[in-house]
Amino acid sequence: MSKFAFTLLATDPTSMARAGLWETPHGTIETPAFMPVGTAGTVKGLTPDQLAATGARKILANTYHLALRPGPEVVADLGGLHRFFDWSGPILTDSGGFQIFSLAKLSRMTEEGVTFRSHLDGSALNLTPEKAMSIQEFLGADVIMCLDECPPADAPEEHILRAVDRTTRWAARCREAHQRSDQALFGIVQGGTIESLRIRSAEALLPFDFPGYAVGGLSVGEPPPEMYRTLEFTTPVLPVQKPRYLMGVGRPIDLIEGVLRGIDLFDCVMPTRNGRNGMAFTSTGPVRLKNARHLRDTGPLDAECPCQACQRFSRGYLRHLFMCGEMLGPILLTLHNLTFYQRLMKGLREAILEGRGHEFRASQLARWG
Ligand SMILES: Nc1nc2cc3nc(NCCc4ccc(C(=O)O)cc4)[nH]c3cc2c(=O)[nH]1
Ligand SMILES: [Zn+2]
Repeated sequence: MSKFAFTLLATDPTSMARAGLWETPHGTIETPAFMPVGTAGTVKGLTPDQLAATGARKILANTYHLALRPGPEVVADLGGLHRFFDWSGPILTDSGGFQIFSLAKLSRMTEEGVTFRSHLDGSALNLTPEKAMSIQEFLGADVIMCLDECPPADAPEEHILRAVDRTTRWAARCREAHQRSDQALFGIVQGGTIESLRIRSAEALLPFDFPGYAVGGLSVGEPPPEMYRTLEFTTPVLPVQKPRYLMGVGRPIDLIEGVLRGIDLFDCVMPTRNGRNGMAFTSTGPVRLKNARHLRDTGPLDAECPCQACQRFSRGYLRHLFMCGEMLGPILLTLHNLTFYQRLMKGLREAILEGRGHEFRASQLARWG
């Protein structure tokens, strides 16, 4: 019996949406699921108990950040990521390639790997597929990602084709180098928003029989309708009975549109980063708490939300915290936004189990205005 068995419970007759159960060595995940981002080993501002209270079960950490600081061997000596975070649920690590291009300086890519300078101290480093596997094995996440090449959204087709084929060659090297049988290694499909290249990438990765597949190369600046269109011709090429993970996505509407197009797993910094900046997602649409209209607002941030920010405090108080730069503001809004995202995924799962995926989409859009 595989350590990572994925069981489909229902497929929505009105869309490509699926509801499932995904077993991992650190517990079973109900899909579709949203993974909060804990880049450097913490979901910023929250204790593990607060994070669990949002409904999150699985979290994402970043190889790039942890490899630079404190280093993979240190995390291993401290007991591995689950002990380090004190998180008993599943953890996924991204392989680092994407973060190098978005954060590091002077990054250069060759067939061997990526050389770059640390954004912390400028030291020269290089990341190869083999090193990305070794680092992620030291870190000890349940799900790890191949090292891939994610081109910018506006890259010419020739560049995207080269990135697809290099991603495939690197996937082979990752598959070869990966040792730990208690970790699931996911392949990452590239191809921009070009149907022939997406199919080329997905079909080249199928023979590796990865336990799950990620759709990379999106949420890099392309218009949302282009992302949705790309999913429509990409997910059907991926195995029905394996989890599909859309990287770096997204806004609440993107989660709904992604689920309706066959995606099971998501991660995004949006709920946590926007929360820290005073922007809340609510049942009736986004709320910018620093707006003067909330000065004397005695009501809850979101009347339908069970989280501490909504149950215990007024909008006026939350706004006050942000106006004073008090650390409790970002903490409470991070709690709220992650609770909102988890409740949205729960509602989606229930709608799929009842065969009303499109109706759920219409009802949410009507309320968000
Ligand atoms: N290995 C790998 N990792 C990826 C991570 C990604 N993350 C994104 N998008 C994140 C976009 C993003 C960035 C910032 C904010 C915010 O500040 O709110 C929101 C979304 N696209 C991504 C694509 C890849 C990819 O192909 N390969
Ligand atoms: Zn709330």
